[in-house]
Amino acid sequence: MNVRVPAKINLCLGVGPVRDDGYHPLATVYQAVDLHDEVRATGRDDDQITVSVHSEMDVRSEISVVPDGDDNIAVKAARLLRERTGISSGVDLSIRKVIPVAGGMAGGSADAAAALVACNEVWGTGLSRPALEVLAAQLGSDVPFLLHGGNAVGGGRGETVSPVLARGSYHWVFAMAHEGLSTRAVFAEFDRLNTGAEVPEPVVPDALLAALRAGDAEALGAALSNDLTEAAFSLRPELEDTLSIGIEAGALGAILSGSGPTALFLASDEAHSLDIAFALSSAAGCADVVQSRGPVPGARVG
Ligand SMILES: C[C@@](CO)(OP(=O)(O)O)[C@H](O)COP(=O)(O)OP(=O)(O)OC[C@H]1O[C@@H](n2ccc(N)nc2=O)[C@H](O)[C@@H]1O
Ligand SMILES: Nc1ncnc2c1ncn2[C@@H]1O[C@H](COP(=O)(O)OP(=O)(O)O)[C@@H](O)[C@H]1O
Repeated sequence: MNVRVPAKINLCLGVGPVRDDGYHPLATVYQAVDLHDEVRATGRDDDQITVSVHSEMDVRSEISVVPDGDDNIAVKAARLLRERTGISSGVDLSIRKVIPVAGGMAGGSADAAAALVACNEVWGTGLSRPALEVLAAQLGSDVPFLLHGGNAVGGGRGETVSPVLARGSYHWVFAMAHEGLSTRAVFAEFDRLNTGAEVPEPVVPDALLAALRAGDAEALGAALSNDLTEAAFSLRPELEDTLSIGIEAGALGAILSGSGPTALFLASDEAHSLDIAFALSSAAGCADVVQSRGPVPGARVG
């Protein structure tokens, strides 16, 4: 059973004051993009759950290592499904990793969403999508969106997902960094930088929703926003140069994806996206440049 699952970007990421449970309230618009991991699940005769990871990515630091044991979030997803359905079957999971690790594109969350869908099929546990979404929220803030796909507003700590009226297909360029960034560390830096300040409750900007409703790429580019930018720049100053290079190359908008360090650039069409990709390819902080489209569906068998 093979499941393809997309990466996500945040078209806006509003971050509120830290909650008592350590999480931050978010007001975000997710978009699933055409950059996919694949998770293959093969049933076993015993109750073992194993995982193997296949990737051609450069691993430069601990944060970019994908665990190949119980710490892998796909394994956690399989265990959670088994626990909640009371079955005792095992499975071999094989992950083909394309989404950058610790890149702010929810690669781990994507694998967790895919593992839920794949194991639900292989084990015949028959959980509905809404039931899988409940499990997804326990695995991570952005796992429910990876089941959903398309465009969606994210609330709560990111786990509540509601559809958004949207038109159009967008051309994106992603600049991948040499080393990943820890989501937890970026939120901690956000808190440090806001010590003593009154952080307002986050909202999704009306201009962004209007741009999506109209399918207006230029207006969308102007409305992109990310409250974690300053915190990510503070931990990785060179990211500011990467964004500037894309803006100078004429991008309609440029922001970091989630907690970074992947940078996103919106282009008006294929040729424009090639120009931006070319300009970024020689940037010192840029390990890889990828052209992509969004929105695309969430985790699907196939
Ligand atoms: C920031 C976002 C934006 O979409 O994306 P990434 O940059 O990770 O891709 C997500 O909210 C990340 O979601 P996810 O990666 O599932 O995070 P989780 O496992 O739930 O949380 C990891 C850690 O991030 C911090 N965290 C996460 C979400 C949130 N709303 N507030 C937080 O403070 C907490 O310190 C938490 O321990
Ligand atoms: N299947 C997985 N794929 C990627 N990372 C994983 C996976 N399982 C666990 N991890 C751990 O989760 C961390 C965050 O990964 P990821 O979801 O790629 O980043 P982000 O939260 O920035 O989108 C990584 O540092 C890695 O150690």
